[in-house]
Amino acid sequence: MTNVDLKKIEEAVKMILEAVGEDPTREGLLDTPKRVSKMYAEMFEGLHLDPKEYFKTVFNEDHEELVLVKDIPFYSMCEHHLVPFYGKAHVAYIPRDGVVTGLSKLARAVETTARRPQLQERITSTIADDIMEMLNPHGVYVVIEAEHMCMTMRGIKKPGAKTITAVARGILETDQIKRAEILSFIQMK
Ligand SMILES: Nc1nc2c(ncn2[C@@H]2O[C@H](COP(=O)(O)OP(=O)(O)OP(=O)(O)O)[C@@H](O)[C@H]2O)c(=O)[nH]1
Ligand SMILES: [Zn+2]
Repeated sequence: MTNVDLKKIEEAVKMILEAVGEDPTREGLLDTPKRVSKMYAEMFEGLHLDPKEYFKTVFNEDHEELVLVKDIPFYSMCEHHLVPFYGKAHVAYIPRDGVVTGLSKLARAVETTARRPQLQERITSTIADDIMEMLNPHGVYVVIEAEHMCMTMRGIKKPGAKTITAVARGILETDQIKRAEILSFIQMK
């Protein structure tokens, strides 16, 4: 959080409150700019972290078969409206040459990548590309399902509408049978 200008966020929040017709000096709002600045520092901390770093934790294990961590919850902020979108990420890869990473590192990469002003597509492809670059696996398949508050509480107002994005890399780009198997595991309760 060292690179975040908390004072600037506080000033900006005060200005927004004034601009919408609120009184930022009334008791209930006095600490709001400070709270929001700390919240933004947390929600955007991924801007100051490199998710690729997590994949430097690797183990040598002779497993050139599927690894899937599914139902990883995440919260992100739509870069168009700065309102949340949230859902679940499913991350699958097929290791090569005995290079496997810690399971929690897949979830950490999802969290860090999500904690930026984002597009769902970009979160999906960033995770897939980072795994390809760092672990050099046979293939990667990342699937994300999310609900966007900018489509729920404003604008088109369609609560319940879900967006699915999927990115395949390596052999999973062409191996439809393997992709179908991964999707069936994702759907399993
Ligand atoms: N592709 C993509 N679009 C997104 C994402 N999050 C929000 N959007 C869309 O970004 C678009 C921005 O469209 P604009 O027309 O510039 O903004 P707007 O007038 O507020 O759009 P409406 O939401 O249709 O009212 C909207 O269609 C949003 O639904 C995302 O993760 N990926
Ligand atoms: Zn939006």
